[in-house]
Parts: sequence; structure tokens; C-alpha cells
Amino acid sequence: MASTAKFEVLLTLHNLPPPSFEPSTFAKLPPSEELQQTQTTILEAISELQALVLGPIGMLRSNALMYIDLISLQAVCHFKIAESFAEEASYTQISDKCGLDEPTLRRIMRQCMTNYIFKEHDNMITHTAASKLLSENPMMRAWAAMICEESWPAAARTVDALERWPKSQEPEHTGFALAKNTSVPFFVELGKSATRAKRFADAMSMFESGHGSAISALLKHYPWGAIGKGTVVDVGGSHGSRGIAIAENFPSLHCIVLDLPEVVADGPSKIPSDLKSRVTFAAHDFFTEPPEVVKAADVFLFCRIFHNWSDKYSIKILRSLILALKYGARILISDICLPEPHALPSAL
Ligand SMILES: C[S@@+](CC[C@H](N)C(=O)[O-])C[C@H]1O[C@@H](n2cnc3c(N)ncnc32)[C@H](O)[C@@H]1O
Repeated sequence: MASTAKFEVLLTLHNLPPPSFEPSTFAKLPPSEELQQTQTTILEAISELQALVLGPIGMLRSNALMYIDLISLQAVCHFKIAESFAEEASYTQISDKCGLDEPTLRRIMRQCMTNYIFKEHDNMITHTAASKLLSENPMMRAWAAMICEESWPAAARTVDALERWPKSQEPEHTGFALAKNTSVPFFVELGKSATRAKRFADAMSMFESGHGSAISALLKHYPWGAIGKGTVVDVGGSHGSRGIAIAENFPSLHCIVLDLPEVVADGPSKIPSDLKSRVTFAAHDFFTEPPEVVKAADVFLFCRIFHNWSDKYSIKILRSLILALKYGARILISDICLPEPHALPSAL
């Protein structure tokens, strides 16, 4: 209770309205550590309370039924339902636009409404905050569609992959390979399609600004200013969102973004003109020797890279870097880790 009251006060201090499902609600919290910590405290309490109130049967049932939410979200992305109307539309109008038959569309949208995506009044549909975000923000759409169409099918086949290739560390022995009927690793498969590669890169950019992003933590928790005039290499840096943030905040740093050729091809178009000379791109396969241009850089950043690779391949990536390391160069890893037991209040 104290945290929810504090959350409201902090929102007011930041000139934000209380949380709501209205389309006019704020989509992102401002980069305030206090707000973020308060939000985390509330969410942990809610999660624990929900599990306790549901009890073990209810909790397991609720976990197992999450797939229903994903089916409807995938349909929303796939049939472009959110962007099919601006303010208000009938099921018939949306059905005509999306090519889904009306009874099926109605079921999908009403299921979404149980998650506060769309709302209905007198048979007319309007947006909530979440559906408005999907309708207006192509990066949000890219992220949701990428998760529903790449990650989710892969997740559903991961246990089959474990059964078929027990103990394998090979990147083509995955749920993704089974789901997509491919014999090549994830990034090679994505690289076959410019559309899927771009959607993945856009999805990566979605959560790279403002509150709670890996970038704000990265900027804050590393002494970038102490490097002085120097070079930072963002290995597997996609379209350069981190490079932009570092260059904006530390004018004496140059950031070189390394990624696969099909990814860096789109990179320069995302860089603001005043940063173009300090955020540059080079195509590179991180299993091979780094290009000359990054040799003798001060910092090599690996953000959300190693979670994609088994230990065997993570070691190969790091070994390939050795030839680019000058004395005193730093390797910085920012990635998702499972917490140690008891590290979080809800991890009993
Ligand atoms: C999970 S994404 C993370 C992107 C970015 N670092 C971020 O945090 O938003 C992994 C990145 O690794 C890149 N990647 C995959 N295989 C690669 C390889 N062999 N060499 C270089 N980059 C690669 C992908 O193209 C993608 O941009």
C-alpha cells in the first residue's frame, strides 16, 4: 500500500496522470530510479500475492494457460488488427480490413480485452493504452510480432529439441530449428529474409531507451567519462541504439558497432546526423578475427549476446576477440541472468 501511494505521488511529481487503460495514458515511465524501484517493489508484491491467492492449483493452471494470451496477441500482430482502425470501428469494419471472418475476429478481440487490449461498447471497438501503442508504434509491433512468431514457436519446441539432441551445445540443435524446420542457427535463418532480420533489429531497439532499459543502466554504472578520448566497440550492436546513447552522453567517445552484414546495412540510417562521425558500423562475424578498425579500442561491449549461445560458442566469441585487445582494454558484458536463490524477495 505504501509503495502504491508513493508511486502515485512520484507520478504526480513527474507531471504524469495515475496509471489507467485509457489511450492517453503514458506509455513509458520517465528515467527515474525512484519510480523504477517503487514499480519493482509493487510488481513483486503483486506477483507473490497473486500466487498465494490462487493457491498451487490455480497458479499452475494460470501458468499453463498463458498460451491463450499469446495466440490472440499473435493474431493481432499477424492480421494487423490494432492498426486497422484509428479511433473506433465495428467488428464488420475490422473484419473487412483484416480478412478474418467476423466470429473468429470477435473471439480473438474479446480474448485480448481480458488483457486490457481493446475495449468494446455497444458493439463498437475502441483502443486502450495497449492497443493504441500497438497501432501507433511500429517498434512495439515489431517486438510483439517477433516474440509471437519467432520466440514463441521456438519455445514450444525446446523440450522436443532437448529430447532429440540431449547435451548438444550446437546452435542448430534448438527448438527454433524444429519449429521453423531449418538446419541452420537462428541468426543465419533470420539473415535469409531481409524482412525478418529487420523486424528482429527493430524489436531489439524497442526497449533501448528511457526507463528500465539496459542502456540507462549501462550509461550509469560504467565510468565512461574516465576513458577520455577513446573508442567503444559494441559487438553484435544491431542498429546502434547503445552507440547513439554513449556518443550523446560522452562527446569524446567514438562508438563502432559490429554486426552481421544484413544488420549493419540498415544501421547508418538510424544514426542522427550530428552523431554520424562518432557512431559508425562495420560488418563482422564475431567468430572470426575482428576488423583492423576496432583493434586497440578501449572497451568491447557485449550486450544481450551471450544468452543466445551455449558456453562452447560464448568461449569461441571471446577467444576471437583476443587479437583486438590492447593492454588494458575492457570487456563489458550486459546480459540477462537468473538470480541466485533468495536474491529477489519472491524467490523463496
Ligand atoms: C539478441 S541481439 C542483441 C542486439 C544488441 N546487442 C542489443 O542488446 O539490442 C543479438 C545480436 O547479435 C548479432 N549476431 C548474431 N550472430 C552474430 C555473429 N556471428 N557475428 C556478429 N553479430 C552477430 C545479431 O545480428 C543481433 O544483432
